[in-house]
Amino acid sequence: MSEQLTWTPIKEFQEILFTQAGGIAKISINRPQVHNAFTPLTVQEMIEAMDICRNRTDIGVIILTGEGGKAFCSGGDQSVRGHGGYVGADTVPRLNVLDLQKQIRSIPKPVVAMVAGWAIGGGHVLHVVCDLTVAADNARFGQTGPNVGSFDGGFGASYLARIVGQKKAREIWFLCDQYDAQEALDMGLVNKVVPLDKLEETTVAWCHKILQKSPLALRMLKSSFNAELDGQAGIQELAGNATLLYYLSEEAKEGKNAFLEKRQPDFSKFPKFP
Ligand SMILES: CC(C)(COP(=O)(O)OP(=O)(O)OC[C@H]1O[C@@H](n2cnc3c(N)ncnc32)[C@H](O)[C@@H]1OP(=O)(O)O)[C@@H](O)C(=O)NCCC(=O)NCCSC(=O)CCC(=O)c1ccccc1C(=O)O
Repeated sequence: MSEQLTWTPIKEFQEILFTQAGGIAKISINRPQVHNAFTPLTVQEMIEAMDICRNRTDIGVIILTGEGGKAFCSGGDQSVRGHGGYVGADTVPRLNVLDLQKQIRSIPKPVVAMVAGWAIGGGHVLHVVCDLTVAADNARFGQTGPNVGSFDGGFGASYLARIVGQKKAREIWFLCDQYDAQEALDMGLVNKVVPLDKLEETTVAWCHKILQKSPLALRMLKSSFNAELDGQAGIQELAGNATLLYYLSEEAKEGKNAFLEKRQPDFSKFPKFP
């Protein structure tokens, strides 16, 4: 059965497409003329779309991709790079892609990078921070920072090293070489490689599998994977999910109800599990 879907717009933006098919949302950078390089506006729009995905209870999984089939994303748009960051219409220089990276990491729903063509520079980091990456056979991966006067010492370095190992991560950054899809698969940088004409079909099939799973289990797992790496922020995320689960219990509701009913809570009926 073909998994090609009809995508319905969720909201109109200037530099991204934001669509939905059932429980899957798709955020697609729509600047193919520059291999989907991002400006502050592109990033701001992706942040808003991610936020909508977080708040919509009918959305269970998010695909991040780029339009055109030739690039996922080529990183920050060097033509708008100014003194201290990337400059948008308000003339303020920004590095707001770092906020987007944190958001992709902490949104309590799986984010799947669907990569055709270039995933380079800050665009490469975007796929790195996604939970899963499905790549087309024309995908090419790499960092360019030391060539163009930039670097990402956050997730772009440390999380990359967790994925491919310290030696390989240092090679990727120090040499700025490019790696094809098979090489990326071999180093564990992507989950699967498929022919370009099967990319969306395969990604959607993976998303449908994910949608059949328990959303709370997926949420707990994502924050558990993050907690091991993200220090206090990771623990906060995992603990927040524990609080969510606790709020769902009768035991927690007894505490709230007793307060509202101006009585002492009776926790005696709740078991002290071994
Ligand atoms: C991706 C390429 C290797 C593809 O090469 P090729 O197929 O030959 O295509 P081109 O002819 O080069 O490109 C076609 C067209 O697109 C334009 N373009 C491509 N990439 C960009 C870009 N990033 N910015 C602006 N324009 C771009 C290119 O100029 C062509 O236009 P024409 O008008 O047709 O000439 C190759 O294109 C390439 O190497 N691109 C640049 C990749 C790159 O260096 N990206 C930036 C890396 S730095 C970064 O992403 C910063 C990330 C970030 O924001 C950040 C993160 C953490 C901390 C700090 C920061 C920070 O903000 O600095």
